[in-house]
Amino acid sequence: MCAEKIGWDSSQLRKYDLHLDEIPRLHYEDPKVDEFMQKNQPVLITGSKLVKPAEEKWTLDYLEKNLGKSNHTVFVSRNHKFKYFDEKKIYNKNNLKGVEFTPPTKRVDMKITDFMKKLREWKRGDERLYLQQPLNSTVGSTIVEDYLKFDWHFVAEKKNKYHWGELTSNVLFISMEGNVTPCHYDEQQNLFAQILGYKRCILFAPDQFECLYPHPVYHPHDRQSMVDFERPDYTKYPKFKNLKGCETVVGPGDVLYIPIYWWHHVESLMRGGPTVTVNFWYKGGPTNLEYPLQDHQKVSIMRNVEKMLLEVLQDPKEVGPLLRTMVLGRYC
Ligand SMILES: C[C@@H](CC(=O)O)C(=O)C(=O)O
Ligand SMILES: [Zn+2]
Repeated sequence: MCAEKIGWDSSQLRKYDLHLDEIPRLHYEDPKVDEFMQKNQPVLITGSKLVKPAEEKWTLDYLEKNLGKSNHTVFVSRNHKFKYFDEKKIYNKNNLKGVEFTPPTKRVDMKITDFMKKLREWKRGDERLYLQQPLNSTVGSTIVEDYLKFDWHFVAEKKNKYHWGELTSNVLFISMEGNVTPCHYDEQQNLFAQILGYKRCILFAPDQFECLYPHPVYHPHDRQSMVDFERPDYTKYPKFKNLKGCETVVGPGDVLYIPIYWWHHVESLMRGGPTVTVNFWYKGGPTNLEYPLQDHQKVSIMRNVEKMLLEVLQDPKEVGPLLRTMVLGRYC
């Protein structure tokens, strides 16, 4: 389709050396949507009313006027990347000496008016901002009214059909154009509802784990890939060149199902203006161990092995040598 029809063009996408298929785009009434979700596979769902009230009203001015006077969580970055980090793991005294780590972004509390002012006055070279605020009691009553009018029947039907756990949060994301959330996985099911602007979402199945080299579990960047997609180090991360994934660009009204443990890299299109998203994070459901195990279950097992070894060895530098002794020449 031509650019004006789809609202963006390929010059707005960052360039990576990746082989990517297209994520299927299906109308929410199409029964094939459930075939993908049943198999924990991503699918882009179009035409749903999931966040219709927000799609119709949540312009930046409306959000500034109605998001409320409380402080909101905003990440600040010196560049366009917003690589998540877990503060709790930086100063984890329980079983590890404090991990030497300089956060790549700052987490600050900011009023929505200050955030929007900085967005309006931003110029090249300034720090970038990314508001990431759970929709909770801090937001104004008008936003709550809109939120209550989301199509909760749609999400309840999915939650029950696929035996997801409880809804843990709905996070509101207000991003500057060009911001990137680097490749990571979450241990939650995610319905990613796009409200304003366009975001490119690149996804990789859990079985791509060995091509994406996640940080160790104890690291503040746990669950995040160590590979810099813009300048991949093929010497350190040789399997990155075998990586296989899929992608789509979500626009207003689109809902992307990001299955639990699926890797995702998300970027707000360059020169596309600010973007607004609300996600729906659900705990994973009960895991019935059927054999052969699914790839995401093996990721969960590897995480537990790492945690156990760290617990008992105490020193992260001892985990690698022990695993090598146990595996090399015996299991491979
Ligand atoms: C933050 C978000 C990605 C983005 O929208 O930048 C994400 O990773 C998720 O919803 O799980
Ligand atoms: Zn995520």
